[in-house]
Amino acid sequence: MEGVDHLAHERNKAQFDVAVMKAVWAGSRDAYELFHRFSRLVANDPEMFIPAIKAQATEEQQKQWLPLANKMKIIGSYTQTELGHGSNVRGLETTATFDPKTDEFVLNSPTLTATKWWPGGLGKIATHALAHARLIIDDKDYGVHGFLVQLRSLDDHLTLPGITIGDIGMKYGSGAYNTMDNGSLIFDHVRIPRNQMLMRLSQVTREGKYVPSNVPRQLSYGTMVYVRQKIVFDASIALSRAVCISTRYSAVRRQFGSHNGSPETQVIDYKTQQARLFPLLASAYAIRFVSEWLNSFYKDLLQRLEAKDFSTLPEAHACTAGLKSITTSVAADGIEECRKLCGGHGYLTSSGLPELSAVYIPACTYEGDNVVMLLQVARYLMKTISQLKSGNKPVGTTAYLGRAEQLMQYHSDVLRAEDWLKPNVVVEAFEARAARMSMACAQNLSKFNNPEDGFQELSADLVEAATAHCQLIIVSKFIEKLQQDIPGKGVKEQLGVLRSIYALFLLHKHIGDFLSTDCITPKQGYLANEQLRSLYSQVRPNAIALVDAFNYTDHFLSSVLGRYDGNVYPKLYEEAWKDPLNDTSIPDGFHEYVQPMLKQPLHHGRL
Ligand SMILES: CCCCCCCCCCCCCCCCCCCC(=O)SCCNC(=O)CCNC(=O)[C@H](O)C(C)(C)COP(=O)(O)OP(=O)(O)OC[C@H]1O[C@@H](n2cnc3c(N)ncnc32)[C@H](O)[C@@H]1OP(=O)(O)O
Ligand SMILES: Cc1cc2nc3c(=O)[nH]c(=O)nc-3n(C[C@H](O)[C@H](O)[C@H](O)COP(=O)(O)OP(=O)(O)OC[C@H]3O[C@@H](n4cnc5c(N)ncnc54)[C@H](O)[C@@H]3O)c2cc1C
Repeated sequence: MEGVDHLAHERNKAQFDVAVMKAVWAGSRDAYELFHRFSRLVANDPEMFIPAIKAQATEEQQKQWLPLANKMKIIGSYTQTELGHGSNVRGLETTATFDPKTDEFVLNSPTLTATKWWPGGLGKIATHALAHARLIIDDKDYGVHGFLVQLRSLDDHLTLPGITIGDIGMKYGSGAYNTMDNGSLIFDHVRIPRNQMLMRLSQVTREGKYVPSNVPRQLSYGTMVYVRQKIVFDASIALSRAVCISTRYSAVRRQFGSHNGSPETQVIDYKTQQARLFPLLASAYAIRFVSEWLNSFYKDLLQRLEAKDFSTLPEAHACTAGLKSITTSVAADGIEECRKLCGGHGYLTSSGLPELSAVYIPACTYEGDNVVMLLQVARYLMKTISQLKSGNKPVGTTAYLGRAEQLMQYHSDVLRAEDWLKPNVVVEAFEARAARMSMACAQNLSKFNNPEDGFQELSADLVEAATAHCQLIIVSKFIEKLQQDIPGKGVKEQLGVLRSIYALFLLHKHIGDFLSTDCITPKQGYLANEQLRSLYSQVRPNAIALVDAFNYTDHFLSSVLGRYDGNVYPKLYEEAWKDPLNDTSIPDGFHEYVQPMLKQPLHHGRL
């Protein structure tokens, strides 16, 4: 019935202050503010074009271009990836050749694979590209740099001479990502003034002299680092949306279990449903808190860079790359799991889940393929370990590697299931697992004469070690979050339950790592799983309140299964009747194609 809260009985079970939990979830960033930025991003991508100008342009160039971009007088596309190269930025083929006679760069796409391919906004709407091209001076290749290139007339939006642009076509499913005009671009000797090379980091003089950057060349990758840390926040939103839908529906849906006319069982009360759903609920909170930490770490990096302090740049790269990889994989897989948790109705477009999945899953690829990103983390871990011998004391997220010797002797002292509720017990186990996996890789790498050959040969193990490292970061940041002063009845206790679920679910899922590195015994692994089951029972009465705390409107969720009032069945039916197919009783084509078959005379008793 309209106006009735079919989930009121669930909301009344909450054992914590939901208003405070809403504030904890919203944290320091207004999700809706970012949503509006994101929705503008899906239509365009000022989220990259503008930061890239800020990161790579001189003050003078910023004064010229930022006002135009901020006021949407020009629409920019971050144009880096090509048909032949995406992950390997240093392999990009587009060229920008300096012509000293005219003080210009000539942009050209020398091969088909040099075609720019995928950049958002490029296909139909962007008027300008921040094009990444190989700087060529006097036949010498100085590597990939950024160039501002006008693509279309600001009068009639037609493409300019030498510019061939198109949309790359439909993408995965009918998802909303098809509202994004990811495009292709071929340059045919397009001339731009020398001052349209972004010259904050390195310069080309009027005489054609290359002035190399006096800061780490990787700062030219800064925009990718910026977006990766935002993508971690986005992962918490995408996953929490799916978890909200599937949790509310799991409380509404009843199946089996009726005795003597009693109501059937709510599927949220099945232990298998809880074992699939509650770790995702915990993961949404875990990713949110690590995204808050990562954002503050990134802001600290920016301040340091202003002061030419590059000390945390390697760690910032490793953390943004690794956490982007882990959190987008968890979110993408989690959204699909949430669809399955909703049974058949989860496959309906009106559930909101197919669309959410179709739009979200490229996050595992864009801004850095997730495996390539974890390999970057692995490089950082191996380098950190190699420097231990020279007395280098790791700090920050790799500080535990400074205690590697001690961690190699670690054995969990868990005796009872409840011992796994102690944060220090959990962190020690995760540190030991991560340290032993990385140390084992380093040990194996040392057997190779050529470190690069070794890295390639061991890359699958290195990815697993990098994953263990990133999961340790997320567990640690969840624990640190709860060391903060969090007011409100029952709020910290509930977050503590979610923190333990997150950690023990990971331990259970990766039990092979913990056993093969001899960090814990099978019995201790068994006790962790026992504790996990008990934790699910503690979350159960709070599940609806915990997803209410995401504070998403029905409009934002756009899901008949995830409605706040739980009034699912009437709305499912109502939504179905909006389908144009139901405008008529007899479907188009029936009379032409189906009826003749039905009217066919029987021959010898057979059609
Ligand atoms: C309520 C609802 C709210 C809604 C919320 C919305 C939130 C906001 C929106 C968030 C969502 C955003 C949506 C985005 C939309 C799509 C956008 C997609 C755009 C793109 O995809 S742009 C193109 C991205 N492309 C890539 O990522 C390419 C990946 N490849 C690379 O980065 C590099 O090629 C790679 C792999 C790092 C290798 O680089 P290379 O130069 O070859 O370096 P080496 O591996 O040799 O390493 C050498 C050395 O450099 C260090 N290094 C490498 N990269 C960096 C870096 N970035 N920073 C610092 N240091 C770096 C590396 O560690 C090595 O160091 P050593 O010490 O070992 O020498
Ligand atoms: C929706 C969407 C939006 C995008 N928007 C933009 C944009 O706005 N601007 C832009 O410039 N680009 C954009 N891109 C491109 C995107 O950044 C690239 O697709 C991404 O960086 C992955 O690179 P790739 O396609 O070359 O993948 P590849 O690197 O070709 O990956 C293919 C396979 O090779 C593996 N692989 C690659 N290298 C290694 C290695 N060294 N070791 C082990 N395995 C390896 C990968 O793990 C993967 O399994 C977008 C892409 C998508 C899907």
